[in-house]
Amino acid sequence: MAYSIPVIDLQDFPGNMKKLMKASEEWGCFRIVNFESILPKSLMDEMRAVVISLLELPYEIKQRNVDVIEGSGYRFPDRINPIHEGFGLYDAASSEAVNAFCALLNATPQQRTVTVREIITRYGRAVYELSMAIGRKLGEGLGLTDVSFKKWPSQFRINKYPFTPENIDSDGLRPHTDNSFLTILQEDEQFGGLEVMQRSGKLVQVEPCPGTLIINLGDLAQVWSNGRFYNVKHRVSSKQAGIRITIATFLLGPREEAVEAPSELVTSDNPRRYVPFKFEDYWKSKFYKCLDDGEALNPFRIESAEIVEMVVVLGARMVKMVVGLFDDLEQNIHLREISKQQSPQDVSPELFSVLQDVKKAMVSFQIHEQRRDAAQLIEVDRIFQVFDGLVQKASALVKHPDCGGGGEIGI
Ligand SMILES: O=C(O)CCC(=O)C(=O)O
Ligand SMILES: [Fe+2]
Repeated sequence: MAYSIPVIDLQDFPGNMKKLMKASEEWGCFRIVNFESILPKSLMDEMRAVVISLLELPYEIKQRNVDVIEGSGYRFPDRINPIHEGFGLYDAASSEAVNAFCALLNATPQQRTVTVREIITRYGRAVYELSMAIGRKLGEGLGLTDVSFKKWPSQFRINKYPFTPENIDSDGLRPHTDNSFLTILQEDEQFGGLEVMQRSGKLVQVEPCPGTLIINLGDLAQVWSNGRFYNVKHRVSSKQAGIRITIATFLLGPREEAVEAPSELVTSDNPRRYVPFKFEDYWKSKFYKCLDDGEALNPFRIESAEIVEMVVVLGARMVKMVVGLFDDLEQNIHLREISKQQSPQDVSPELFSVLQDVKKAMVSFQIHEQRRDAAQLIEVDRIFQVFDGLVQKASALVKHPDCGGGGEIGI
């Protein structure tokens, strides 16, 4: 078997614990073996057959697999990921969600549909149990005893990549980190194409290894471990003509509770790196702004949150000061015009409102510039300059390039 990434034997613990920690910190991904007591190979094969049959459904039926959360449903190849098609099933361990998914795709004869439902249900539960077991081991490796991810839902993404001689070396999925805590990937047994980037920056090709599974650690693992676990950047690239099919199961963040590192992992040597956040806020930020490479975490970095807060506080103070200096304002029309401006989609409303206030203060300042004492003006000008620098820094942290509105596919 060709192993290019670390291999973890799930039956050999604590023997494999050191290896698991090293793989999680340096690679953010590893292959697991000896998990059949939870997810038998026969069930993996059955699920693969089901997935192939779903992908053969007509387009009109497939598109009934609508989003339950943003980006969770059917995806047809698009401008961003032109050689990728996918189904999604949010909350894959729940039989209600599986039933709803199957009912929408109810295009096959009754007998077959029942079998499909049963196999997806069994696979969803087994793979969820596996993610709980791996999550527990990751917690133990960090010295935590009673870790549970039970309230963290999971999601399937069924990926199909039609690789042809014409698209060799093109991206099936562009480089990204996963939105998950961890992802369990059942590879195509024949066609490779997955490439992972080690923390050191080295790019490694992952060859198929039938009967094993790949685990990728996502953005939430980086946050939850307070920076210890690496959210692996990866992509799928076309290497050889053929239909490549993979099944990814993502362990997502909790619905209600905040995502945050347990207090035991926050020390004076390693202070908290991210403010606690709702998974939903992170998910929307990632999906709507097409942030692939862990950048969706930027607004939640403690450092970013502090800068944005500083800008807001300083901006408010500055406005007060300048308006106080020039209280005989005669340019209300200008100010009203500024108030009417709409926040662009890619700028946070909070930051935009501060920018509007500062703009108003600038207008007041400019109009009265002639009338005031020069020394006072120089001081105000200096403050504006400092503030401008801060705003630029904060904008770079919370504002993101437009990606054409499509959103990322591969979670
Ligand atoms: O298909 C693969 O090998 C990887 C899939 C993936 O990265 C994803 O769905 O996020
Ligand atoms: Fe991925």
